[in-house]
Amino acid sequence: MSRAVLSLGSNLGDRLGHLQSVLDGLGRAVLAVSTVYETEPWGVTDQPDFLNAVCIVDDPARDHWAWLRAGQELEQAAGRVREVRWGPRTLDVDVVTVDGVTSDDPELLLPHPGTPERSSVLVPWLEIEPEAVLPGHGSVRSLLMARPVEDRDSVHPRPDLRLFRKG
Ligand SMILES: Nc1ncnc2c1ncn2[C@@H]1O[C@H](COP(=O)(O)OP(=O)(O)OP(=O)(O)O)[C@@H](O)[C@H]1O
Ligand SMILES: Nc1nc2c(c(=O)[nH]1)N=C(CO)CN2
Repeated sequence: MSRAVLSLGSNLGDRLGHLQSVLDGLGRAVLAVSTVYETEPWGVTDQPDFLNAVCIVDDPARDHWAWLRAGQELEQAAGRVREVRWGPRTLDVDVVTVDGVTSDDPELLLPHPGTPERSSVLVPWLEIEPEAVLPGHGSVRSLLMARPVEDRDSVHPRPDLRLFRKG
């Protein structure tokens, strides 16, 4: 069994459609999906706002590498072009954590090292898994509480935008 937490982001083109393409692509493996959040960009701040969401997936046939590959294939299908680090993209799928797996391979760092500083991941993750723990870092709730208030406040729920699980 391989349960994973995936972070989804888009700030180019049909942003909601790109997030939905992940749920369509992963089908019955998706156990839960968060509300969609409109988030102010971090890293490179001079770019359009992102839509972000988090989903929890489980598939006995997939290991951590298979989750990475699945995410990359979905990014390709959304027409993603790799240009600027932290720059605009049609779709970004990050593997946040995979149960029982840590990795220091640069191709697949687990847990994803950016997570403790990213309210755009912590807020939606906490919503769907209130007792979540980021291995090596403590509870997601405490990580979020440690973020500056202006950072937490840059993550805005968009209940008018809905994602649907298939299957
Ligand atoms: N946990 C992970 N999830 C997704 N990609 C990862 C992970 N760990 C390492 N990578 C590697 O990161 C590389 C660059 O990914 P990407 O272009 O999405 O980075 P980014 O989104 O700009 O920055 P960040 O990784 O900080 O979110 C990929 O080639 C991938 O192999
Ligand atoms: N708010 C927000 N900002 C970002 C995001 C993202 O998903 N959300 N992804 C980036 C590239 O990894 C760079 N900046």
